[in-house]
Amino acid sequence: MTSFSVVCNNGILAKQRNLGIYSGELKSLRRYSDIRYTSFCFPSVGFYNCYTKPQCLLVCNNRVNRFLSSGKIGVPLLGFSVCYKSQHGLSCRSEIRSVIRGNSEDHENQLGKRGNGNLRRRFPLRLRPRLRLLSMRLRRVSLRSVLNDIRMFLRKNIRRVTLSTLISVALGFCYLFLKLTAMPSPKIVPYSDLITSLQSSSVTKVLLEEGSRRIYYNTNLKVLDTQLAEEKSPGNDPVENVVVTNSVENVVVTNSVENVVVTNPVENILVKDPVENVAWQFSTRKIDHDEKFLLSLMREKGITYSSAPQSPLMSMRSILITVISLWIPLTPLMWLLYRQLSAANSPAKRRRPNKQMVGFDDVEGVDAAKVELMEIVSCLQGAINYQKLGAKLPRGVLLVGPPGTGKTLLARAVAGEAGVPFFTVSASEFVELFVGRGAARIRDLFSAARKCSPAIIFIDELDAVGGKRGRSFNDERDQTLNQLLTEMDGFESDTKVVVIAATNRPEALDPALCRPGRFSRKVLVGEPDEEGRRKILAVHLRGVPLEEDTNLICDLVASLTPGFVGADLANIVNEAALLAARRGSEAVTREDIMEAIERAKFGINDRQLRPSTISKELGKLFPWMPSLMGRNDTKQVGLQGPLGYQTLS
Ligand SMILES: Nc1ncnc2c1ncn2[C@@H]1O[C@H](COP(=O)(O)OP(=O)(O)OP(=O)(O)O)[C@@H](O)[C@H]1O
Repeated sequence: MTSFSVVCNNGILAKQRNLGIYSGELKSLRRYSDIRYTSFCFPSVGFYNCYTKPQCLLVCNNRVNRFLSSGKIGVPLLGFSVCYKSQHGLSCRSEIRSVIRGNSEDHENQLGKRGNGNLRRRFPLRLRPRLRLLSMRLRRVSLRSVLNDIRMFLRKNIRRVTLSTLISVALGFCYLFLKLTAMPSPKIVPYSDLITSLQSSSVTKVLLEEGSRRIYYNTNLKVLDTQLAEEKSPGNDPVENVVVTNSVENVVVTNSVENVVVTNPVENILVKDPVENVAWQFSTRKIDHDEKFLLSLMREKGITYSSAPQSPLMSMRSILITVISLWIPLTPLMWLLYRQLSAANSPAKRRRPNKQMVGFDDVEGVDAAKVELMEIVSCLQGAINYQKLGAKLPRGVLLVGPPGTGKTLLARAVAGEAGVPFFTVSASEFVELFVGRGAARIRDLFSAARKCSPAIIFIDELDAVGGKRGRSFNDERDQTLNQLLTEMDGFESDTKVVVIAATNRPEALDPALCRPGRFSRKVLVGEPDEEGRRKILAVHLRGVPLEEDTNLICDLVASLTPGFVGADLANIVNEAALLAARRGSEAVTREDIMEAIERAKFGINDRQLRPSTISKELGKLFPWMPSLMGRNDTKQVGLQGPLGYQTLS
C-alpha cells in the first residue's frame, strides 16, 4: 500500500458552525502508520500543501466542499479527493477504508475523475508555469529549424565535434577490444600454496610466463567458482559445494597437451589454457632465488611445466589498460596546459587590422599630441623622407595622461590614418601563470608585426608589465619586460614597426623602457581646455538630433564642465540621448543635457546636493571660493583651524 496523506478540515470554520470534526475517521487513521494525516484551518498552508501531494485525501465538511466545487478557490483542485459529510450522512469512511485496503490505484482514478479528470492538475503548482512554457516552446519547434540549428552548430564547432567524435570512437573501440579479449582471470594465491599443492602432487600443469614473475597452474582439485556455486545452489555455502575429484579416476582428459579439456563428470566444466586457449585456475608470483627449488620439486613430482611469453593479445590489453588508466587523470591537466600554451591563444594571432576606422577628425582637444602622431603617420606612409637626412623612424611613442583623455582613441586614429595593420594588446594579457609564457607572447606579437611591416603595435596600460624591475618577486613579469626591451632593440633600422604605448602612471615605468631608442617620444595627452571640450562635444553630437543649435549646446556644456575629459563628455552626450529616449522624444533637449551633466557630476541618486559637493563644484568654477568655503567648513566640522591647529571644541 502506498503512503497516503489525509488533510482534514477541523479548523475554525468547522468549530464555529458546530459541524463536528471527523474524529471517528481520524481515530481509525491513527491505527495505520502508513497514512499521514494532518488537519487544517481552511484556507491555510496545510490545505495548500495538499496540492503538492498527488495522493492526498481532503476530508472536509459540506460547506467547505461546496465552496471548493464552486471554483471560488482560484486554483484548480489537483490530485486529491474531497469527501464530506453531507446532510444525508454520507461519510468518507468508505474512501479511507478503500485506501487502507490498498486500492490506491482505483482511488487515484477516482481522484482524477473528481478533480475534473484533468491530468495536468496532477503537477505541483510551482511546476505548472514551467511546464506550460515548455509545452509552448515545444509547439513552436519545427523539425526544419532543429535541423538548421544542428547544422549551424556543426559548422561553427566543426573542429570540436570532429575531435570529440574521434575520441568517442577510439574509446568505443578500446572498450570493445577489452570486452572481446576479456578472459576469466585465475585466482591469485600465495606462493606457498603452489609449493603445498606441488608437494601434495595435486598440481597438473604449470606455466612460467616469460618476461614477468607470474606463474599459472592448474590442480586436479576442482575448485568451483564461488559465483558458479551460488548460481547452481543459491543459499548454500560455496565451500560446502566444492567437489574434489581425482584427476586420474574422475576426470576425462580429451586432449592433455594442446587442448586441455577437463571434463568433470559431476559438473561438466571446461577449463582452458590462456596461452593455448586454456583458462588457468591459479596464478601466483615467483619468489626470487627460489627457481631452483621450484624446478627440482616439479621434476621430482613429474609435473608438466613450460614457459611461454605473454600472448600478444594479452600484452596489448595490459598496455591499453595502463594507457587509459594513466590518461584519465592526466587529461584535465593536459587540457589546462593546452589552453595556456596554445598558439591560438596568443595575442599575436588574435590581433587583426581593425576594421572600424577612426581618423584624426574623431579626436579633438589634444592638438599637440595629434601633431606628434601625425608626423609618425607621415613617416610610415613615406610622405616625409626622414632617411635622406639619416634620421630613424621613432620606435616607440608613449602616450601619457589621465584616464579617458583619448590615448587609445589617438592610437586607433594613427592606425586608421596610416592604413597599416594595427596590433592592439593590453599589457595585462602578457601577465601569465607560467614563467616564460608572457615573454613568448611578446615574441609572437613582434614577429607577427614584423611580418606585416609597416605596422603599428599598440600596448595599452603599459605599466601592467613595464613597471620597475626587481621590486617584486614576480619573475614572470620581469622576464616579459626583458623580452619587450629586447624586441624593441631588435628592430632593423628599415623595419617600419612603431610601438605606441599608453599609460596613466609614467613614473611607475622602468627607466630602461623610456630611454632613447625605445619609448623615446613621450606625448602628453592632457585634460582638454574649454575650446577642446567644445570640439570634443561637437564630435560626439554629430549623429545626435538636437532641439537647439549644436554650437550653442557645445558652448554651454563646455563652459559647465571644467576638468571633464573626453570620456566624460562622450558619456554626457550618451546619457542625454538615453534620457530623451526614455521620455519618448525625437530630439535631445537642453534639459536632457543639463540633467546628464548633473548626473555626471553628482551621481544618479545624489539629488540632494551635499555642501561638500557644492563647495567642490563652486571651487572649480570660482577659484577664489575654496578659501572662503574652507573657513566655513572648519567651523562646521571643528577639527582643524585655518592654520592647521586642531581645535578642541
Ligand atoms: N580627445 C577625444 N576626442 C573625442 N573623444 C574622446 C576623446 N577622449 C576620449 N574620448 C572618448 O572617450 C572614450 C574613451 O577614451 P580612451 O579609451 O581613448 O581613453 P584613454 O585615455 O585611453 O583612457 P585609459 O587611460 O583609461 O585607457 C573614447 O572612446 C571616446 O569616445
